[in-house]
Amino acid sequence: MERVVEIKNLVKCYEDEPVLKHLDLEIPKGTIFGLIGPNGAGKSTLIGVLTGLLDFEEGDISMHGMELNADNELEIKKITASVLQPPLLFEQFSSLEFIEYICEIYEVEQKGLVEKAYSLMDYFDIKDFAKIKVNKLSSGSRKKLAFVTAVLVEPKLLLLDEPFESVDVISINRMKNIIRRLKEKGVTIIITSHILEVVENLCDDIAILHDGQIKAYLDSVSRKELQEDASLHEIFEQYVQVERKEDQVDWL
Ligand SMILES: Nc1ncnc2c1ncn2[C@@H]1O[C@H](COP(=O)(O)OP(=O)(O)OP(=O)(O)O)[C@@H](O)[C@H]1O
Repeated sequence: MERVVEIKNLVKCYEDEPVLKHLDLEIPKGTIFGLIGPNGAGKSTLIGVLTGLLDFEEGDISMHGMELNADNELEIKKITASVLQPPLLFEQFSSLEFIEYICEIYEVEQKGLVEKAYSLMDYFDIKDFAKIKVNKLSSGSRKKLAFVTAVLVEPKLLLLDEPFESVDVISINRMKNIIRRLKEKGVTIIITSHILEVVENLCDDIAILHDGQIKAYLDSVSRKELQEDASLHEIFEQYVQVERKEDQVDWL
C-alpha cells in the first residue's frame, strides 16, 4: 500500500530533552488515521514536525514521496493543510479575509471560492462571523474557521490536531461528515484526539503514542482481533500502562 507519510528514527528535542525518541511510523495513503496518547506524549510535536513548523534533530521523514527537507518543503506544504492546537489564525483579519488570504497562499482557484467559503461557514454555523475579526471569535468558532479554511485549500494531506476540542456535538458530527467525504476523494487525514469514541468510530488505522514512541499500531485487521476482547479504552490503558491511583483520593 502507498504511504503518504514515512517516518524513520525521528528524534525531536526541546532544549536537549528528547520528546520524540527514535519514532518510526508509516501512514497509508487515503486513510483516516488516528493518533492517540496521554497528555504530553508528543502528539502535537509530531504534528508540528509534519507541518514543517518544528525542526527535528535526527531521522528521515518522507511525505507524498518527497523527503521533508529545505528543497522539498514548499512543495510538501502546498499539498498539506493543518488545524493546529491552538489554531494558528491571523487575529486582525475578518474570518472571510483569513480564508481568502490562506487560499491565496495555497493558490486555490478564485472562481467560486467565496461561495464555497460561505457554504462551509454556514454548514458550521459561523457564517454570521464572516466579517467579524478573528480575535472576537469563541474558541469553538476559531477551531471551525481553521477547519473550514483547511478544507478549502484542497490538500492531499490534512493534519488535524485536536480538531474536536471546544467544538459542539452538532459541529463535531458535521466535521466527521466532511472528513469522511475528503477520504472518499482520496485525501489522507491524520487526527489527534482524546475523544476515543470518535477516533474509534471515525478512523481506519490508530496508533498509540506514549513516551515519544509508537507503542501500538492498530490497522483494520489487528483492531478487529484486539477489539473482540477489549474496547479501545482498555487497549489504550494497557499500552500506556495506566497506574491505578484511586487510593490516593480516598481521603475525599
Ligand atoms: N515549546 C516547548 N518547549 C519545551 N517543551 C515543550 C514545548 N512544547 C511541548 N513541550 C513538551 O513536550 C512534551 C510533548 O508535548 P506535546 O504538546 O507534543 O504533547 P501532546 O501529546 O500533544 O499532549 P496533549 O495531549 O496534552 O496536548 C511535553 O512534555 C511538553 O511539556
